Amino acid sequence: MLEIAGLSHTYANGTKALDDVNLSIPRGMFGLLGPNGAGKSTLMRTVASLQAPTAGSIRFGDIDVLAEPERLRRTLGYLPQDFGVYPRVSAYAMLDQMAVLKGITGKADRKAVVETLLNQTNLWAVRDKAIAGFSGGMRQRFGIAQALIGNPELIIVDEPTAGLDPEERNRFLNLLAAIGDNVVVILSTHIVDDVADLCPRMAVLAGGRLQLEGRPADLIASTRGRVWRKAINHGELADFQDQHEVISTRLFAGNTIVHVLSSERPDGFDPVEGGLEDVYFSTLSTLRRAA
Ligand SMILES: Nc1ncnc2c1ncn2[C@@H]1O[C@H](COP(=O)(O)OP(=O)(O)OP(=O)(O)O)[C@@H](O)[C@H]1O
Repeated sequence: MLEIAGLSHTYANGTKALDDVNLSIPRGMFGLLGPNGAGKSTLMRTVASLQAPTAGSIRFGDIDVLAEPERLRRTLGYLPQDFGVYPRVSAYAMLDQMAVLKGITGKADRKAVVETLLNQTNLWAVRDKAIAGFSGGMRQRFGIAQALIGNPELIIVDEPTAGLDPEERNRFLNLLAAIGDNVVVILSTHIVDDVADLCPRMAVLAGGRLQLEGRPADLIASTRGRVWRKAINHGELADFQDQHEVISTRLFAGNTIVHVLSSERPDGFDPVEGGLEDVYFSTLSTLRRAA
C-alpha cells in the first residue's frame, strides 16, 4: 500500500504544483488522470524520490519514502515521461548495465533477467539494435523492461502511451496488464481510455488538487441518468454553452456532438449511457466554472 498524506509542492518560481494531496493506493493498477499541468509528473517524481516536496509524507509499506529514499529505490520501477537521451548502445547491453546498477551482479543471474525481460517486452528480435534507432513504441517497451528489473513492488509509469499508434498502445497496455496484482502500479496519463481499459481504481488530479477518487464503475454510475447528447451545427455551440452545462464536444461525421450534464432531460437531447470520459470531463468542467 502506498500512503500519500498532506503532500504539497511549490516550485521556486511560485507555481503550486501539488496542494495537500491525500491518497491511499492499494496493490493493482491505479490510474492517475489529469490534464496537462495538473501536477501528475510532479507527484510521480516525488513518489519516486527524485524530488522532495514542500510538505507532506509518503509511505510505501514500512518505508518512509522521504527519509529512506534508497530503500524505496531498491523496490521501485520507474518509467519517466521522457528519458531525454536515447543511447546508441544496444537494448541488450543497456539492460545488462542497468541490471548491474540494480545490484544484480552475478553474470548468470543477469543473463536470465535480461533475456526474460527482452522476451516479455517483445524486444528479443531487436536486442542488438541501438535504442537510439527504436520507434516510439519500442522505446516505451524498453522503458517497461528496465522498470521491471529486480522485481519492483512499486511501478510508476508516467504518460506512457502519448504518441503511440493504436497497435503499439494496445501492445503496451497488455504488457502493463500482465505485470500482475501483487505490485502497486501507478499509471499517470491524460488519456481517459488508458484508465478505463486497465485500472480498477483511479483518481483525477487537476490544479494540483485531488478532485475525485474511486472505482471507475462507481464513478460512472454516479453520472447515470444525468448525461445527455445532441448533434448540433458548430455555429450553435456558443449558445449551447450559455444554456447548458456542456461537459464535452466532439466531431462526428462533420457534426458536433455535445454532451451536457443535467438532472433533467433538456429539450431535444437524447440520454447517454455515460462513460469514464463523461465523469472526467464533467469534473474538469465543474472546476472551470468554479474558477
Ligand atoms: N521545474 C519546474 N519549475 C517550475 N514549475 C514547474 C516545474 N515543473 C513543473 N512545473 C509546473 O508545475 C505544474 C505541474 O506540472 P507537472 O509537469 O507536474 O504536470 P503534469 O500533470 O505532469 O502535466 P503534463 O501532462 O503537461 O506533463 C505546471 O504548472 C508546470 O508548469
